[in-house]
Amino acid sequence: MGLTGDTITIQGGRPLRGRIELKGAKNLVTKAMVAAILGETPSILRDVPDISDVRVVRGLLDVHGVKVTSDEEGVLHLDPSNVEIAHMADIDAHAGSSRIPILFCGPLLHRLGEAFIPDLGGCRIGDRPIDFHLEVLRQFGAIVEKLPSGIRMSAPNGLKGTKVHLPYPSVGATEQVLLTAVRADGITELRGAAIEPEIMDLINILQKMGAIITVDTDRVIRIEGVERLEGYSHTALFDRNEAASWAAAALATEGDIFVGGARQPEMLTFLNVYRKVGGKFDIADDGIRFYHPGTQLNPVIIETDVHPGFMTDWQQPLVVALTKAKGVSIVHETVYEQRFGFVDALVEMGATIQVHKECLGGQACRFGQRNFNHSAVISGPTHLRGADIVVPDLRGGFSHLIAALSAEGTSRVSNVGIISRGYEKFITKLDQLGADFVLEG
Ligand SMILES: CC(=O)N[C@H]1[C@@H](OP(=O)(O)OP(=O)(O)OC[C@H]2O[C@@H](n3ccc(=O)[nH]c3=O)[C@H](O)[C@@H]2O)O[C@H](CO)[C@@H](O)[C@@H]1O
Ligand SMILES: C=C(OP(=O)(O)O)C(=O)O
Repeated sequence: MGLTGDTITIQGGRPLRGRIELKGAKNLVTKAMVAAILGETPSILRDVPDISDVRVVRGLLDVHGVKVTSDEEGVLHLDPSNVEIAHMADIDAHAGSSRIPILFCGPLLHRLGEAFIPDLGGCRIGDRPIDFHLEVLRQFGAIVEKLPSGIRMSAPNGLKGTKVHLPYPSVGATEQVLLTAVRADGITELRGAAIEPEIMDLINILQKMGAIITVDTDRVIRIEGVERLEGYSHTALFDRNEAASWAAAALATEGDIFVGGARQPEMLTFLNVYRKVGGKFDIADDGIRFYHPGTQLNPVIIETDVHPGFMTDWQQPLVVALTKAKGVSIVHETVYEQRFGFVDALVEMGATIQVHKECLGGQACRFGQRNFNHSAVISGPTHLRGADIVVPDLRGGFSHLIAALSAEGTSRVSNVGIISRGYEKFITKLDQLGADFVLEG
């Protein structure tokens, strides 16, 4: 969306009611766009959301010689025929807020023999190192040079299949392996892989392109490198993180939202927790209806985890609903070490939330005893009051929006532009759902 103003004034207290439609997942679409570099022929991607992360990747592809066109809403044509002759000037200007540039490495090394990656963006919810990515690329045979302005890579002897064991099932590092191994010489065996639905959909795309990828049990993925890949034609998996966000919004505002395009299989874990909180849902062929039960919500204990666990990106919006539940809820964040910055604003609005350095849960966690506020205790029910809030990150921003929508009185929420990284036309959707707000600027 084109947000002219970056601030929205919200009059809270109106339940969100109505229907919205999802498009493809931010966490798949951007990677699918990168995969198009690997094809010898053009690709077509459908259900592409109009979000800023997609625009950033489009800009990067343009710099690398991939011609991206769209003659129909939500459909991208990606033509990589000119990648070999592309230059890399101005790449920094296009890096924007996204973390995707690091995933260009494998495809560019295959096509050009070198790659330059600017500093990465993405939400500041932890340190977010890229050590697994660099180590994996070195294992394939890349030479990695760190420069003040970014990272330069080359592969003078090509890339060769390898055995990789990730220390943690990182989504990005798993995608790095996939996007590199499909055209590497020989077989790659990846252990400790992430298996999020968006990764499975990326595998679907790569298979359409001609790749040979086997997904085994116990987080093992085997890839047989091939010499040539073609373009793909694909409809992206729906955005389950956006679906979970609107589901949380329905609970927090005592509303009723039909999320068109949401599907049960990718949301099983979320739906179980939603039901435990007391949220109601009806699963239909074309989406899921999420609604408040009309009675008191229940507290829950959640530990975020890699798939098939409770996704970290669902946590922030759900915490707002938990401020309305009767009793004590606990959220142990085990994926990112600093994902509770957003609760300060909720506390200012009247929520009772304490964050702790201890692991409040049985899940093995990398952050215990390391001075990170990564567990939250939410006591409710509390009534939120309107406040002036500055949005810190994507999901934290959405949670601030729904806190303001559920609060008594007026809130002024600024820096909302960041929300358009991952939520297509969210202002239009808020309007469709009957929210009472004014956009400044
Ligand atoms: C664009 C995209 O798809 N973003 C998603 C992706 O982010 P992203 O791919 O960046 O997340 P990862 O799964 O890689 O990160 C998980 C954990 O591994 C750590 N790590 C990761 C890489 C590395 O080289 N070294 C390292 O230590 C991270 O700091 C983090 O603590 O998966 C996350 C976890 O499901 C989601 O929250 C993000 O929405
Ligand atoms: C953390 C997120 O995204 P990114 O990895 O793109 O910063 C998110 O989508 O919540």
